[in-house]
Amino acid sequence: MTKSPFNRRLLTVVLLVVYVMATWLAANASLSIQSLVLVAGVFGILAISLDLVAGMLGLYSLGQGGFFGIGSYVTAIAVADLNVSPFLLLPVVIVVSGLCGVIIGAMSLRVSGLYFAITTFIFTLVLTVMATDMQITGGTQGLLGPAFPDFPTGLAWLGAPVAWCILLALLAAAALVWNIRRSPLYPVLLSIRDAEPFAEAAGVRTSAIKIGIFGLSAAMAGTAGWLFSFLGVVSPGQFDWSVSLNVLVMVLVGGINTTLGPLVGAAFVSMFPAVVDINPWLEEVLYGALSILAITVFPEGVVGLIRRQFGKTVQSPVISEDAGAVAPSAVPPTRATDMAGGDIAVECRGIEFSYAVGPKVLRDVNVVVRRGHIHGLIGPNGSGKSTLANVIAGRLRPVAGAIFVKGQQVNGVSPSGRARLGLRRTFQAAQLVRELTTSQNVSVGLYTKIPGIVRRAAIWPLLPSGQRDLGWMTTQAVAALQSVGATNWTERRIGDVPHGVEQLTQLASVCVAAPDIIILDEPATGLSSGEVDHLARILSQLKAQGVTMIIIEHQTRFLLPLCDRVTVLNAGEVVLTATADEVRAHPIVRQVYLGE
Ligand SMILES: Nc1ncnc2c1ncn2[C@@H]1O[C@H](COP(=O)(O)OP(=O)(O)OP(=O)(O)O)[C@@H](O)[C@H]1O
Repeated sequence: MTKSPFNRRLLTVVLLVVYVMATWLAANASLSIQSLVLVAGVFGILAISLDLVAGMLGLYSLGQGGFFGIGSYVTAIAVADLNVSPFLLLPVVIVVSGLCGVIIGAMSLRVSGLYFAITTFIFTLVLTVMATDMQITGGTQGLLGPAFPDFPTGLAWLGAPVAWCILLALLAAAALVWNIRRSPLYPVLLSIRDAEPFAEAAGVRTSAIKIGIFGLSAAMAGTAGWLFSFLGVVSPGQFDWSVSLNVLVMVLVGGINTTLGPLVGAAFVSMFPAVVDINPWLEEVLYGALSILAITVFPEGVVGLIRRQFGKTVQSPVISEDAGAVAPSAVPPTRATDMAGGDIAVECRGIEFSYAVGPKVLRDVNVVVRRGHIHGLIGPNGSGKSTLANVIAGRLRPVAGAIFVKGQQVNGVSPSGRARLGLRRTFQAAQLVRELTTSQNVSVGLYTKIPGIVRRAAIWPLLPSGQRDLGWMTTQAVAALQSVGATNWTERRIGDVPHGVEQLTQLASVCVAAPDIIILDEPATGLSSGEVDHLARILSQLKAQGVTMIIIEHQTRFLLPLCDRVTVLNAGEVVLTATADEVRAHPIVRQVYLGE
């Protein structure tokens, strides 16, 4: 495993001591230093809120400035006009900004990448224009923010209460993301970011999680706005698009997808103008040059760079050439319970499918897969095998026909819903998270087995049940990897393992959930002959445990001996469904597919 060189406990204690001292100093410092530290603190929360979605989900939001503005204005207006206590207002601000995040997220998450960034950018732009034009927001001049309530007289020695409040909120925000990183939700979020089909196939409701996390990020940005309103004037210039962009620079400079990186970036960006006291034009040029340099030369940011410098290099385990050619000890216990739907595990009735562009890819496809069988799917390139697998797994919707899984019509059921029914799959091109270890990837397959992963993530390390569940998941993931023969690779990152181990990791991530039905799309592609034999043994063991399998494969010498039934597809049509011997003997198959 890539172990941190730091003693984590010691680091936590040191950071806490530094934190309390810094807070006390800030709360008792001169007004200019105080305002510098507090603005950096508020922007630290904002940067953490962006890193939550950009670092863990790959959603580069330019809407953080907008949510920040909502928090600031709601507080400034409500305290001034309605004379509401700021503390009573805080939950309102969290709910309002969080709801705005959920709405914007639900709308803009239909698109991704650049389009997502532009949609959220437009949201911030519209809010800035509205705040500039409306009377209630004070136009371009803005509004004077409320004063922060004083400490009781006995606690006056602590200094400025707003300083304690801001730095406490910063600590809470950092603790929240730290906890998420130590929960089983973290690999799930990274799998949504890097391999969404893999996450869906593991039963993760990816859209709901993305919208929920975006709402949480917006609520954090709104809270930063609430705090910011106590620091002086609230005006449109303080949350326009350039603020969103600056927050992104903070995250990138400090280190994306790290807990401390956004804080380091926020301190750098907020304090730079005060520390580098030169001609403003030169200062802008220097700031821009330093930011570009940092992002291009050290794309992992300051914290990532420090980690790389002090990180321990992991030695490759010494293994034989045939990475997977280790006899499987025991394939993880599969469910193989009585299935609804009687003897039939999967049925395709009259399936028709065509992509948005092009002719029909599947034509009146009828396939019946019996319970406990290995059902092969063969055919020449482009005959529609992967398309049919995607239709059965729910990634593609047929234009006509019906799919039944364990007797239940599943046409309207999402891929994650089908996974929850006990149907799991692997992909032709492995869909895994390269920066996670093999066992972390496999643990994503256990998502549906542990209740409340999302709900408990923010406080996971504090919960005794959290530690217990995490321990169980790790044990199961390692056992699943061992059972497929990838024992030597349990702590290696996917980016560092050979292709054969990737295939075994995919298989382990499926087996670990003890499914009833598995679809394997070209599992033997790229494997050495030893690994192919090893794979055949694993699949035979799974069959012995009652698991139904649909296997797409070009290597008929590997596939046919395993199969109970084989369907031959050609140009989107079923040519024949028969036993392996009948398929081998069929004249068309012999001529076209077996090359005889
Ligand atoms: N996303 C897509 N958009 C449009 N056409 C597609 C898309 N994916 C596949 N096709 C087309 O659909 C047909 C069936 O493709 P599919 O990948 O299902 O075949 P296959 O039998 O799995 O092929 P292979 O053995 O090479 O993987 C092909 O003509 C292919 O070009």
